[in-house]
Amino acid sequence: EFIPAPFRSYIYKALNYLFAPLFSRDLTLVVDELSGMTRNQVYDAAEVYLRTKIGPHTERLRVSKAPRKKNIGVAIDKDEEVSDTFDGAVKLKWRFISETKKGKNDSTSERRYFELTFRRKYMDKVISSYLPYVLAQADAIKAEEKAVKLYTRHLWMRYNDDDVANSEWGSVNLEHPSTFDTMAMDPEMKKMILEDLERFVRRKEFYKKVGKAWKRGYLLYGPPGTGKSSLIAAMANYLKFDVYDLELTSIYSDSQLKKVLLSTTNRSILVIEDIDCCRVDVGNRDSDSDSDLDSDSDSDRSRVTLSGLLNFIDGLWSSCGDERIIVFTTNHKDRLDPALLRPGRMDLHIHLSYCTTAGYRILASNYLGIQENNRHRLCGEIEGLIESTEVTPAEVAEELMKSDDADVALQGLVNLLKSKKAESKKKETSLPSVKKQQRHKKGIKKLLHIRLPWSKS
Ligand SMILES: Nc1ncnc2c1ncn2[C@@H]1O[C@H](COP(=O)(O)OP(=O)(O)OP(=O)(O)O)[C@@H](O)[C@H]1O
Ligand SMILES: [Mg+2]
Repeated sequence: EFIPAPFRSYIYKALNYLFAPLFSRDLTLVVDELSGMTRNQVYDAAEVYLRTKIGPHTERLRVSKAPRKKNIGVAIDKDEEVSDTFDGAVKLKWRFISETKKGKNDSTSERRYFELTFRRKYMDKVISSYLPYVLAQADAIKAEEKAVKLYTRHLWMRYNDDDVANSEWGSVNLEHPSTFDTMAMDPEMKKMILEDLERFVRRKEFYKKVGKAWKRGYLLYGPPGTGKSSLIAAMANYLKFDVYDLELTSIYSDSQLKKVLLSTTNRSILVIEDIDCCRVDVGNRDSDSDSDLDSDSDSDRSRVTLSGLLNFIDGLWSSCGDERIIVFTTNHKDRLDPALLRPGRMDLHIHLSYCTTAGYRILASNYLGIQENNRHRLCGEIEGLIESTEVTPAEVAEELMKSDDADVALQGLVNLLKSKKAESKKKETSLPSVKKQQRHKKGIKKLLHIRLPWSKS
């Protein structure tokens, strides 16, 4: 206020002159992959955007193609440059840089960033028009590509099918074919879930207005093989949200958990499978000793972890998360900490259960093309049996897959249902055998029919 305006601008110019390197009329912006602990959206956008800008002068490219993606992915390699022009006059150069640092005990950390260089005088234009343009372009490109990703994390190894390297999560494309159309479940429930999801994504302003974090929590429960993991994949495919599969057993401290959570992106689904037994060592989970899960000290520990985890996530997301969905799955709702079931904790409890007639019809249509107007002679019998037997959609699907010939497949299903019925008559009291249950116990990763390099045998 004390200095007249022309003077101010003079001083500014003088300072500028003194401090700007004499020869450089250029300015370089550094776009780091991470900003603090969260991902830098400008970086992510640049990565996507630059794929469309690779020109004749680029000498090294990274190429990749994921199994079900149509396109071959191309990205610039370390130290490569890409040029761009904006608004006719502004010439820009992007350079991708990746530096590896050796840390303590053999850990390596990598810093990845872009350098964006242009004439100094365009500074304002670049910041206020060009970068927003890059962000918007990237969004449009991503929407076009529509490959949903599955992120899994592991401490020491990283695996990327793709150009996007992420320091906390390894990613593969989520290639699970499950959609709401292929889900065998009660049509009413399906509709309800779809509407809930729709409402959720529509309600940005609402969440803002009431001052709540824009997130939604689902608890999926039911016996193994009833479609919990499939439903998650269906949700992801429907919303085009990425999936983060959080294995609590691989997390050893709060600060690490925080880091891991902060490195997830918006518009994503955070999945914690089998929360009733997530404290059990992963390696042992497939053993048959399912019966004595709850030794006191252990269940205490898991309780603290889960409730604490929820509070933690709530806090975190209310400050830096948008369009987040969190999904817990369990086979045993009764074993959960009541604190988790309290109203307001999980927005929706979804019970996935044994196959019903409606479910069977969907499966028969998907697997054998059987519709209402070309019913098979065995359908009547099967529907009768299904209503009176506890058979999971997974078991039904397995039978239907055994042959292309509807006669053979459906006869197989009849046999299965009959033997199940006889079995359950024999031992009225017994639960479905543990062995059978365990067969499906691999969570969403198994659904992908892939083996991640770090997954235990
Ligand atoms: N409701 C369903 N609709 C269609 N297919 C299903 C359904 N439930 C199960 N399946 C089939 O069975 C397979 C296993 O199901 P899924 O892994 O989704 O079960 P889950 O409930 O997650 O089991 P778990 O509790 O063992 O994790 C799926 O790949 C799918 O082919
Ligand atoms: Mg599952």
